[in-house]
Amino acid sequence: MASAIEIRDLTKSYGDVKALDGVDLDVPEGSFFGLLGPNGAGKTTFINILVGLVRKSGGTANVFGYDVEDDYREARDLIGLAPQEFNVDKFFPIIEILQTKAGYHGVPRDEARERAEEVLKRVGIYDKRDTRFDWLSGGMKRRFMLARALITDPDLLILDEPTAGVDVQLRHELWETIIDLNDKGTTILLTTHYIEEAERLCDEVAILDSGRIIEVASPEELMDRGTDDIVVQLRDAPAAVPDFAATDDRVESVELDGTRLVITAQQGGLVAPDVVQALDEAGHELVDLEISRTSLEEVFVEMTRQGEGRATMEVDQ
Ligand SMILES: Nc1ncnc2c1ncn2[C@@H]1O[C@H](COP(=O)(O)OP(=O)(O)OP(=O)(O)O)[C@@H](O)[C@H]1O
Repeated sequence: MASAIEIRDLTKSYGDVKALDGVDLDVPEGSFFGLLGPNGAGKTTFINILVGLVRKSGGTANVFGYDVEDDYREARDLIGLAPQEFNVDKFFPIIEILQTKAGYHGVPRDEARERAEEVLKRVGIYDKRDTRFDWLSGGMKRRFMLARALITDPDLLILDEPTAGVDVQLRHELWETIIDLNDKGTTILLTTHYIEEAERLCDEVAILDSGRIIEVASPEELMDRGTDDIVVQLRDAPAAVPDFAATDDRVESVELDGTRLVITAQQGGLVAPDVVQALDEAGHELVDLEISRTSLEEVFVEMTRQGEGRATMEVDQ
């Protein structure tokens, strides 16, 4: 599949700080791609290079085949960016902000009005079209940032923490809008601190740490690398249970405490039926069984820890 974003040996230094230290990355066209990393990993620098706000120190960055510096105009016209900060002319009615932006990208005036109305409807704030930006609620401001990113009908939508600080309901509404865009073919690059967001939305995630990509995989693949706990409640406390670790490579440990048996294993969902069968054959009666899956957050923290323990990702409550 063709690449929406193709990055080779990308570097960016701010004095002695290497914000990006040789990044290689391909984001396939049409994908929903997550860029995860602890604070200071280089995510914003990466995005800012793509949209021409920061000049790279070395390497290449292409968007749909256009070099982000040499073919800046072409590349920029294909990207819609919803940044984390509200960098908006706050005194203007929001529909005017959208029309001006469309005009800046070469959209004729009448069509600009139509498009502005359409994107405001799409994000659910059409009735606020004549309101100044600074009079919108926090949630409406987030919706507006998405509308502004969509006004040029971009092929690549970059969302930098699109749901930061919004309530659960709005987060879910924004997700639906974004999923719908992706279904219709828009490539999405998302950075997020909400692990649930990455798990729910992304086909693939890249983990960036200290300016380097340390992994590219699907959320499921990453979660499979962690271990799950199979927690079994037995009717009677046995003297011993079958030696699961000896017979199954995926099992890492077995702990028996009275009637409670905890088996820690990779791919717990696949190991559990074998455990049930072995216990049954050994004559133990099961009262309850629960699998607590490793979370993407645990895998992420483990991967980015490297002695510093500074990875901070939030779990959606
Ligand atoms: N204009 C700048 N001048 C100097 N250093 C900078 C500048 N912008 C970013 N940095 C440094 O580059 C590194 C990467 O920063 P960046 O903002 O890209 O990280 P991030 O992954 O977006 O972090 P966060 O999740 O906190 O937003 C950090 O060490 C940061 O201090």
